[in-house]
Amino acid sequence: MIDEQEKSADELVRVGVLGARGRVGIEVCRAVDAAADMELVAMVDQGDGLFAASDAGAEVVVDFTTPDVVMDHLHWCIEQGINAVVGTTGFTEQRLERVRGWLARKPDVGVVIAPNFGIGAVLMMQFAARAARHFESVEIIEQHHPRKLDAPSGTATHTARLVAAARAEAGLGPVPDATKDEVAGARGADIDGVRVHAVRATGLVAHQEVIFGTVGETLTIRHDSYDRVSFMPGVLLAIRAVRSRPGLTVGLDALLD
Ligand SMILES: NC(=O)C1=CN([C@@H]2O[C@H](COP(=O)(O)OP(=O)(O)OC[C@H]3O[C@@H](n4cnc5c(N)ncnc54)[C@H](OP(=O)(O)O)[C@@H]3O)[C@@H](O)[C@H]2O)C=CC1
Ligand SMILES: O=C(O)C1=N[C@H](C(=O)O)C[C@H](O)C1
Repeated sequence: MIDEQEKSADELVRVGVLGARGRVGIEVCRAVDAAADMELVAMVDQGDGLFAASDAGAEVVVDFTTPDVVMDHLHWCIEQGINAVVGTTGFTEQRLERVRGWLARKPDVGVVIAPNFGIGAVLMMQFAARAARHFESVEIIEQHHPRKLDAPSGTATHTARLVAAARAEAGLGPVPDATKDEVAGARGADIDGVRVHAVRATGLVAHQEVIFGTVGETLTIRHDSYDRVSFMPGVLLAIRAVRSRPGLTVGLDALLD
């Protein structure tokens, strides 16, 4: 009996959380703590030092911090041979290339970076990519709480890139827009030719609409996260998967399939 208990303790995934006192980090700590197959071994926040995670024997580190520190964290994890699950935003194609370069020198390490861990949000992005080729017009409106540091959101940026790629593949030209006289910002940010509008208001958590238009009809695909617990099933899925996925995985799509 004692042997069995010790063996199952050995099998728990040892997880460290960076940004552990943040809005999402708190939920990650709760979710990991409640998961029967995981052990929360380190809660690291501003000023604590990353070695708290390696000293505690973390096999997977989850990062929900800020875009200005996340690259240093990832580099450190990869150098330490610790797998990483990253929700922090700010990942341009250049940043992803740098991560691939670091991972090339550590072929056993896995990193999952997802712009959104909400299962509904992942489906919203997939549905938008699928719809894109059928509509000449598309715009994205994302809505978030006012303490968010970045705009537009990582989810909206990723959606715009997916939609733009699908349009290009289908041979669609630029989105029609006759605007000649514009107050700066009125038409939103241009991400690969797709206009993205960012709303910030108290009471919101994380919401997005993708509006498609063609002659005589529109299609609106909307997703709402009303609570940060919505991200936890995706985070736990990535923690479970990352140790057996060496290299870089971007987005949850491959894990859901
Ligand atoms: N992919 C997804 O599904 C989701 C992604 N996000 C993204 O996750 C990130 C965090 O969001 P959120 O939790 O709302 O933000 P918060 O500001 O609430 O949390 C970030 C936390 O990280 C801490 N932190 C800052 N620097 C460091 C450091 N060097 N080491 C350890 N901890 C540090 C902050 O401390 P302090 O406040 O003292 O600076 C804070 O506690 C954002 O980029 C957000 O866009 C959010 C929701 C879902
Ligand atoms: O900061 C947030 O809150 C969120 N950030 C991510 C993003 O920028 O897309 C994911 C979700 O929208 C919540």
